[in-house]
Amino acid sequence: MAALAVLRSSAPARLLSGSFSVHRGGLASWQHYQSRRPFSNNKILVELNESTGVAVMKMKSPPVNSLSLDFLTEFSISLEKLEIDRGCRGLILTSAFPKIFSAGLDITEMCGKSAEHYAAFWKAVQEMWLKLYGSNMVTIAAVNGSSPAGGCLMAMCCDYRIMADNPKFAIGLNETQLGIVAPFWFKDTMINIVGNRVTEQSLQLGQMYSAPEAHKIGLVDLLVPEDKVQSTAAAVMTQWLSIPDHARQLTKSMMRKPTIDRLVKQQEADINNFVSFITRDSIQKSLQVYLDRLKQKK
Ligand SMILES: CCCCCCCCCCC/C=C/C(=O)SCCNC(=O)CCNC(=O)[C@H](O)C(C)(C)COP(=O)(O)OP(=O)(O)OC[C@H]1O[C@@H](n2cnc3c(N)ncnc32)[C@H](O)[C@@H]1OP(=O)(O)O
Repeated sequence: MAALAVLRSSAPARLLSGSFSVHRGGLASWQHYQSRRPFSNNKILVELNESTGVAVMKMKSPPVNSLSLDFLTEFSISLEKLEIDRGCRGLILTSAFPKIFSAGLDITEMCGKSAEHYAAFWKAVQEMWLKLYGSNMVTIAAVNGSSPAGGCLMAMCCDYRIMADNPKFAIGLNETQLGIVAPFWFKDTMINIVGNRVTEQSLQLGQMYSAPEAHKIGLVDLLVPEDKVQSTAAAVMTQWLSIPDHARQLTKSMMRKPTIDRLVKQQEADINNFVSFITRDSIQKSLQVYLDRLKQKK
């Protein structure tokens, strides 16, 4: 959080526009942030409304917005651009696809790859979490579909979660169902929202909650009809933006800094831990079985 606060206060918006090709139009128009990265297929669509200072970030990586290394890299770059843009005060995170917010970490990134690949992948997951959980912007997740594991983590990083009121949509940290373990910072993020007891049970069982259940335990803040998710997110954003930025940001930092610092202090160790865990034969087997089942379910 502190790092982001420094970025925000030291980088003028003019520099951002020059460096990253941000094109500004009239007051009522939407801005499109174009990524210059050669490997980017534009898995993330960002639209910043200059008049409201609110950006909508739509995840658009078919078929299910799984969080691949490329996706995570593009996500973090897009987020950083918004973070240092003084014209942007709020972010609505949502999916371009109906029914799926995000399928979580891309399982194929954790299967049959080299230790170097796993380390780079895990670093990208950490960076996504550090940037989103530590954002100075008001962040609202407009959860318009299912959101297991890493997808749930993304939503939990936001300040407020609005979910489509459809019992078929599910959200939760289901890692144990894959035979893997949610790391301590996933766990801490959940504890900060629903408390220790609910988190312990959820994590042990790898529990996925339907939208109404998630609302009941406080994992999501508001349920609205599917076609009202975006408009409600915009309305809630207006309320949050009525609070002076400096006071809200300091309060957010006060609440989240201890959780963030815990990972920052042991980022390398956490990567090593992940690599040695994921390269175990038994874990590779579990993930492969899970992936095969996913592919066979049709
Ligand atoms: C001692 C402690 C040490 C700790 C060290 C750390 C340990 C590791 C921690 C790792 C943390 C992991 C976090 C994760 O996020 S793991 C991913 C969990 N995600 C899931 O379980 C979701 C699985 N997917 C689904 O449930 C459904 O696909 C979904 C509900 C999202 C959508 O259903 P739908 O019916 O619409 O679509 P399909 O199931 O047909 O899927 C379409 C294709 O997409 C593929 N797919 C789906 N999800 C993933 C994924 N997460 N990764 C990769 N690919 C995915 C699916 O196989 C289909 O592919 P095909 O079209 O080729 O068949």
